[in-house]
Amino acid sequence: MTATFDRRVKIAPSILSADFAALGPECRAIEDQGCDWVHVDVMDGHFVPNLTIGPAVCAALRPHIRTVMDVHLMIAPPEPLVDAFVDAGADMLTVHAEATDHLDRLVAQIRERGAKVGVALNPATPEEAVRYVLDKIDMVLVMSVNPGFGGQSFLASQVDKIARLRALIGDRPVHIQVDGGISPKTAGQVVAAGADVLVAGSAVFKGGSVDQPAVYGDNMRAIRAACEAQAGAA
Ligand SMILES: O=C(CO)[C@H](O)[C@H](O)COP(=O)(O)O
Ligand SMILES: [Fe+2]
Repeated sequence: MTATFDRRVKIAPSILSADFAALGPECRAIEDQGCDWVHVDVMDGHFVPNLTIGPAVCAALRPHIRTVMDVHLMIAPPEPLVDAFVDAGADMLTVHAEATDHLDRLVAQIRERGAKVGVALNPATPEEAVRYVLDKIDMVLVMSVNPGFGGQSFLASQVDKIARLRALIGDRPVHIQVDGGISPKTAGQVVAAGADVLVAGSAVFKGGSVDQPAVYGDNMRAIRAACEAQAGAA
């Protein structure tokens, strides 16, 4: 992480759509092709109806990630596993507001361990849920699908939420990340509304592989071009 706040659009491919048998090479491939962060989806089969990876896999991936290891925890309760994910090398650790009764305490727990803190909001959770922790966090993650799976359709209802959240954040150095259904079709509108970190799984990995990594670069360039086109049209 850089010391200064970076407001440029950043692409964080979700390795949920990568080849799980080759996660290390996949992380190196997307970084070589120009991604900004690497997004790791942790699902517990309880908070969300899917089961993915844990701290041991994050620790194994750490040497393969030179940029930001961005860990999205979809687990309840998150508190008992915070230390394990920080020890595994998470630079940004994002917890769901819906997964805890004590968000302020959880934010402090993560910060005390030295990681950056993100708070995620499910599609039905209003932006007000983060109002009283905005001075203590580094990022708000707006879920633009119901969490649990890659490849779902973008929920357009979240665009207004992003704009309201940007107004609520004001001049604080807090990123807005959007996760779910981001593609060249949807990226421009979320950036125009105020998002600066775009998570994209299927839209980055589709058609490529570790043997054909240039496709990942093409897919990311298409997302960036859509954002620039929207900015130029505004
Ligand atoms: O957190 C997630 C799902 O809960 C994933 O990050 C997200 O779904 C990315 O996948 P896609 O871009 O294919 O929608
Ligand atoms: Fe995610």
